[in-house]
Amino acid sequence: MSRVIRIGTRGSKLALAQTGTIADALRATGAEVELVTVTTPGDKSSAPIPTIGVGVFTSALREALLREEVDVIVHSYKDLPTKPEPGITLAAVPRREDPRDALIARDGLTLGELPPGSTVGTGSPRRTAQLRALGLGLEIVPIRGNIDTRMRKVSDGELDAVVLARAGLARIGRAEEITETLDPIQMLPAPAQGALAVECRTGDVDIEHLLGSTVDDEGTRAVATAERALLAALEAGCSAPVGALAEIVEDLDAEGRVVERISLRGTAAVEGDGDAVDMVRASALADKHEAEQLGRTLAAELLDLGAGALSGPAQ
Ligand SMILES: NCc1[nH]cc(CCC(=O)O)c1CC(=O)O
Repeated sequence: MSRVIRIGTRGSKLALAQTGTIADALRATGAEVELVTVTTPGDKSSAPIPTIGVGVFTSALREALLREEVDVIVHSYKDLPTKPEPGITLAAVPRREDPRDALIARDGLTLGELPPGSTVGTGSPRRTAQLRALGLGLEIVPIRGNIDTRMRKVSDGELDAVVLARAGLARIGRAEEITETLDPIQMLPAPAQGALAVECRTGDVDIEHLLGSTVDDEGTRAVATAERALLAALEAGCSAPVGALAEIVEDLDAEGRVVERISLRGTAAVEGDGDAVDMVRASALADKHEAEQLGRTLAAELLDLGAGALSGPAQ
């Protein structure tokens, strides 16, 4: 392609690392690529994410794309609202990083080794609810800020631990400071955590085909679709207390042939519980091509088990 491809990115270390992987993949095809930094309201505000709303990190990038200031935008997939945006196409979902959450605790401690009363920092209602549901007597402290700011609260002795996505730490080169990678049995990640969403303008077919043929990963798209269908069916936004993890697993069909299926686990806070101490959990398996339906089915099962349908503005 002869035109220069302008990729819009937020200016954070994490965003630049994420965008950098896409820029490198495009440059490897011989394309000429330019990075354009876009500041979002989410970068300027220090208010808790649930109060400033879903989309704080993504809307400004989408506006720059629609205004044709950039041609490609890269998001953390888990930060994208579930509602599709007119005029914007999800052109690629690159191969996902490790989707699990990670604990960074003082003195190399694991979750089970933190004594009751220990302080754990997180701004995520999903992580808060799951940590509380473990019944370890941990004191959850709401925090915000970029990954470095959060990690500093542990090294400064202000908090005993923080919980962050493994993928983000890996992308900025700090994964070796993780003291425990949390098992999804204890802590289900946010839907699509560890995955990126690469968008372009609808109808910009050159860019769409280029992204589709260079950075798209079919398996990641399928698992992220299942997880986000579950989220959408619960009417929840990116920081609501909903966790989901889908994985491609090998199974045998009726004739004994090996087939790939999607296994999906989900969790949601029980309705009416203001502090979200109680979480319901469920799992299901479906054909690889029924990702969307699988997410909806599992959401219905969670609702039957008492999960609160999260209405109103997504948070
Ligand atoms: N909401 C913040 C956010 N959005 C994306 C990531 C990095 C992990 C990812 O790409 O899923 C993070 C940080 C975190 O949750 O620790």
